[in-house]
Amino acid sequence: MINKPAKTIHDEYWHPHIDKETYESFHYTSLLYLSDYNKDFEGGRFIFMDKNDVNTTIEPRKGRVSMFTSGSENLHLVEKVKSGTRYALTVSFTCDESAAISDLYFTETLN
Ligand SMILES: O=C(O)CCC(=O)C(=O)O
Ligand SMILES: [Fe+2]
Repeated sequence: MINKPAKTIHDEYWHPHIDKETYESFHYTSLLYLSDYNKDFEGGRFIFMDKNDVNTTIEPRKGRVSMFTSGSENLHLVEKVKSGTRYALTVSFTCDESAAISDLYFTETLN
């Protein structure tokens, strides 16, 4: 794993964004957290920017999974990490067959 400075606006995770605008094929975004907020790192909470100005905050914790639709209904940002190292694994799901990764098992078994 590498730690490099952000090159594009999309690498700058602390801006409010919509995943589907960044990655067109995304329909569902899931996140698996691999480190603990306030133990392994400071800052780095995930924040949904709710329309009524009441934000919803997720504190990353090892093994915690978050899943949400990737459209404008789920505008979000991640606070800048102030110290330590934060690990999160993004797993996306698509309903677009042309963007899907082929699954050899299903391809061979069902066809
Ligand atoms: O690491 C996270 O909690 C979310 C990152 C994110 O919003 C993204 O990669 O689009
Ligand atoms: Fe995102």
